[in-house]
Amino acid sequence: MSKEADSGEVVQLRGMWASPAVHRVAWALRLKGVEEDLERKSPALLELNPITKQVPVLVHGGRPVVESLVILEYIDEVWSGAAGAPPLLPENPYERARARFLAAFVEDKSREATRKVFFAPEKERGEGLRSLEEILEVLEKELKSKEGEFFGGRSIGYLDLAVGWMPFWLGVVLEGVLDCKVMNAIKFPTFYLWSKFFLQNPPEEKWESIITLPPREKAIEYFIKYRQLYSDSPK
Ligand SMILES: N[C@@H](CCC(=O)N[C@@H](CS)C(=O)NCC(=O)O)C(=O)O
Repeated sequence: MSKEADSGEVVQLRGMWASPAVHRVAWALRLKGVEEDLERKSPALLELNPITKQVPVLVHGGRPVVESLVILEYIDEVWSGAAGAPPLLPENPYERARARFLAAFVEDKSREATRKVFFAPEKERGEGLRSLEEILEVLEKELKSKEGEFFGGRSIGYLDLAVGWMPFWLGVVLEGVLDCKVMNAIKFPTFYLWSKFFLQNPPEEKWESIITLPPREKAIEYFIKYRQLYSDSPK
């Protein structure tokens, strides 16, 4: 454990249960064996994150860290030797740059495309769906070039955590809410296999307590309401 973890500085994760960006951070903390106090209601969110006003916010020793991908890097640096966990980012600078680039690329492009599909009438979903397929194509190729079953090689790394929301949340918002399928085992076999490993990781004990997910039906209900609420002014 790092000094910070030993010194007992409180780690709090401000978030909400349905948010993929919040789960991404919770997964990273658990991989590092860091105990967090998941604070669901966040009355002080504006004070903690006055710039984007979004969750997740990681509060470590009273200081807020924002933006989930930035938080992953912070966790990796602060708890570098924690719980015997391997580093999240690759050690090789080139590989590190590539993981950062792909995480940022997928994050930007997939958020926009998912939103487009989610709020569009059925006949106008084509463009967004094509963008999502292009992203899955990029990830499929990247995984094929790897030695192990993960983007991080033999263990889960930064890029796995960055794109780890896709199997569950695309399933919920596109299949569950819209009845529209994107994750395709025939078109993207390597990515499909990766998603099974990521969510279930069979050889690893207690995996379900690390890569936790909200209940699927509850999430579908939440996003149906979300869609009704924001369909006039998508967030
Ligand atoms: N880029 C941000 C996105 C976070 C984000 O979209 N948070 C959503 C929940 S998933 C949120 O706080 N929404 C409330 C709002 O935008 O007011 C990150 O990765 O941390």
